[in-house]
Amino acid sequence: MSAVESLLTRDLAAAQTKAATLIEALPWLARFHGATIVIKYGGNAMTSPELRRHFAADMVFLRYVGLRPVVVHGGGPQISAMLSRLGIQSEFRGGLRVTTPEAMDVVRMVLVGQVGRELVGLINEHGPYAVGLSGEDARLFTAVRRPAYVDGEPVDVGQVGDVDAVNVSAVADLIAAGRIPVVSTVAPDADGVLHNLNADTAAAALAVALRARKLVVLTDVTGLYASWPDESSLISQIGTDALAELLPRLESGMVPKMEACLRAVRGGVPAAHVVDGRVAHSTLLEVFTSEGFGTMVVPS
Ligand SMILES: Nc1ncnc2c1ncn2[C@@H]1O[C@H](COP(=O)(O)OP(=O)(O)O)[C@@H](O)[C@H]1O
Ligand SMILES: CC(=O)N[C@@H](CCC(=O)OP(=O)(O)O)C(=O)O
Repeated sequence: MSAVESLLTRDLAAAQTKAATLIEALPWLARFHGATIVIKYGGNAMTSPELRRHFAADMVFLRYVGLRPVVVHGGGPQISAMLSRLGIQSEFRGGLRVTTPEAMDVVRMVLVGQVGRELVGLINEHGPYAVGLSGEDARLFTAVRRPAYVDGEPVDVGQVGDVDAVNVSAVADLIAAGRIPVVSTVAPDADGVLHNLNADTAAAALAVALRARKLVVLTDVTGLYASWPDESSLISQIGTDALAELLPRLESGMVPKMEACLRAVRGGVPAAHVVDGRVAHSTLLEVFTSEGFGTMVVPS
């Protein structure tokens, strides 16, 4: 074979690999066409500007191929960094931030004004798609104050809320208009007092209210480990009953996340996935490939 022929053969092989990758997505494209998918982008997964750009491109890709992505973002590390710049210490109990009125101002400023705005900007580099909103907009979320649980005992953590009610109308309007809603998780309670919602919790409540087909939670680990940090204990699939049994044995950071997956699936979302957001294009890999990726929570 001449040098030119061998080059052409190599090019053809590379092109066929690309085509095979595209065609592998076909059954998933068919299955999820028109489906609403809630993607929770955790602050710990936003490790580099490049990864954030990949994430934004993935959201636009999902929209172009006929899915309806809804982004709920976190920003725990970003809030802690701003609090520390302001000389305020961060304290977590049972995986939830102790939120004083002073810290609440910072939580809102960082989530709505910084992290949310940046994601909206990155998505909109591809076109006029993303619209940011918080739980305050059009009464998206009504919060109810909740304690944290430490060793099974309730502990007051200040202005921290659970989601008491979801009014999906604004998000539904945006989806219907072909937009990509980007949700920041602060919300007023029934008296108008602003609360800090854990972003996993809020994403689950929104996924249930939207009757989403999937909740994808992007974090900074490969998935859920039965006995953290033992690498060999990664769980690829778990039913809701088994997860409910495992929950009391999990460490604090993972508790709100796995509670959220449980809540979503028990609330009717067919599957919740915890995937490694440090891997470029992790959302696309989860939605469009046949390989198991991360941990999938399904009904028991
Ligand atoms: N059983 C477990 N499986 C996986 N990760 C765990 C587990 N227990 C604790 N973790 C910790 O939870 C972290 C993810 O939670 P969190 O820091 O709240 O992330 P995010 O910002 O994505 O919400 C992981 O980086 C890991 O250190
Ligand atoms: C009550 C509570 O803990 N709220 C979180 C909200 C942000 C969040 O959940 O961010 P991640 O998804 O990056 O962890 C906080 O203040 O850190």
